Amino acid sequence: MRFHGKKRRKKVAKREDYISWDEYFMGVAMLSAKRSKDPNTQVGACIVSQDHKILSMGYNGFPIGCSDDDFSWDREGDDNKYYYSTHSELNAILNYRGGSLEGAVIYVTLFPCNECAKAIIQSGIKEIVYAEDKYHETMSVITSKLMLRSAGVLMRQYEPSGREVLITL
Ligand SMILES: O=c1[nH]c(=O)n([C@H]2C[C@H](O)[C@@H](COP(=O)(O)O)O2)cc1CO
Ligand SMILES: [Zn+2]
Repeated sequence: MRFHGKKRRKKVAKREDYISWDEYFMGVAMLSAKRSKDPNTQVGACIVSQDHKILSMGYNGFPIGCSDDDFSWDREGDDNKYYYSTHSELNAILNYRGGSLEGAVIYVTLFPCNECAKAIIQSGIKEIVYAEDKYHETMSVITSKLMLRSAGVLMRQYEPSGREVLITL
């Protein structure tokens, strides 16, 4: 091959074991989930543009100003976490301050509930890539899927590659 008229020497070959886009974005969602203080379920989300740029991230937690030390992570009773926690998907949508999410993709470690589905649809996100779907039998997820399908949002389950990435923090 020629380069500026001169014969070009052979290039160094690229690395072959780099992570895929899916692994990268689901990996970021999984890392975000590690910030969650929910003792039962930690969820992470990563919103990506159509040209593979990360736009926003989120995890499930209490709203700004509502301390994890004051509000309850209980699952039952009058004072339970379901009143207080903001879901990872909604946090990721609200954390985005750059304008429109039209046409974006959301990677999320757990299938979105019906409330998050509404926010996803209304924000213009067009595809969901999810890892777990452990609440698939609940009305929250059944109605979520009904709305997402009706709105034309693509849903695709992440296929775990089994690749392990060691990060020493
Ligand atoms: O889409 C979701 N996104 C999300 O962030 N969550 C959060 C809310 C709660 O903090 C936690 C679920 O708790 P639990 O599994 O104990 O019901 O996960 C829950 C869902 C439900 O699918
Ligand atoms: Zn939700």
